[in-house]
Amino acid sequence: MSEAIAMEARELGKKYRRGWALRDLSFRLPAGRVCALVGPNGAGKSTFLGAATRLVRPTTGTLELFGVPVTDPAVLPRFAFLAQDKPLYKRFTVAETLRTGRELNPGWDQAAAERIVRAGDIALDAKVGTLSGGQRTRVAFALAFGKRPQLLLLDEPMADLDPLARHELSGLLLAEAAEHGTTVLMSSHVLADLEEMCDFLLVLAGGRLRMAGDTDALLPAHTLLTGAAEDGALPRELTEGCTVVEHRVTGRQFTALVRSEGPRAELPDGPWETAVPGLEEVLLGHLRPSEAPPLITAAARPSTPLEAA
Ligand SMILES: Nc1ncnc2c1ncn2[C@@H]1O[C@H](COP(=O)(O)OP(=O)(O)OP(=O)(O)O)[C@@H](O)[C@H]1O
Repeated sequence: MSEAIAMEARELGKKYRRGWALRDLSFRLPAGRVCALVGPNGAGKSTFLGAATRLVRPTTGTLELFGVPVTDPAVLPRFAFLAQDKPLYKRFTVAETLRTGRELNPGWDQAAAERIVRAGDIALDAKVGTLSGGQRTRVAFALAFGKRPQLLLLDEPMADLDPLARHELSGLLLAEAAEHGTTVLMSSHVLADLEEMCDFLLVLAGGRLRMAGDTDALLPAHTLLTGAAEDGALPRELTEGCTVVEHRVTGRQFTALVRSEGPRAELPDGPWETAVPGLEEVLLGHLRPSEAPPLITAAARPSTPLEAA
């Protein structure tokens, strides 16, 4: 049986008056993954989340959630979106906030929503406006999970949390997602969060997809090399033998993040040292401007029209 697909974009693009914010985005996200959406400021992350939540109308292409086009209102019960500013009514109590969730969502799970709130020692009769930032985030999580979405979209969910609240809420998020098989897509600039939580990566830069796939398929495709530079440049055997994602020359030394088309063993031999890069090194390499073609693993490639038929 083929794997269920939570999200599939084909040539998705968004053009504003000043130019393209998103361009030719084509990928698929298999269901059940916890996916990081990563990119420098202005990369198009919010625009993409807007397209996925029907707040931004794409200029080109299509986007489907669980096979339903986002243009179809039938997609609405399938996802929940937690915006970065976690908009909640400050004058409502926590109980009233959850009641709004119950009244607006047919599949509402009151027990789960209350459990999430109570685990943070938040009184149900407390006014939302009196809660701390971390407590408000917890209530927003309760609202999002109470909906029992198949896909949870989060825009910088941990941005305003202290390390303890961050740790607690990421644990909660992973536990709830695992228990219900929820697919999660979260944007974040905090690499430590991504390393701990995510098993799938979508990397955007300049509105284009730079990398997509399972973390444990993407990382082993890369190698970090250090060696002697030749006249201030990378050795030619290297540039000819593999794809250089990013490199730097400092004095007579170079460091380069490279990928070969196959496993690490297929790298050209040479007078350089190799090391296995971590997530941070691979991400930074792809966030900086690069001539290297995007890396989209097989699991992240959209189906061809023939397969889709
Ligand atoms: N409503 C809008 N009108 C015009 N241009 C916009 C609009 N929203 C975003 N843009 C532009 O689109 C590009 C992508 O912006 P977007 O907010 O999607 O990036 P981002 O990756 O979310 O950035 P950040 O990490 O800073 O939040 C930017 O150049 C931005 O100026």
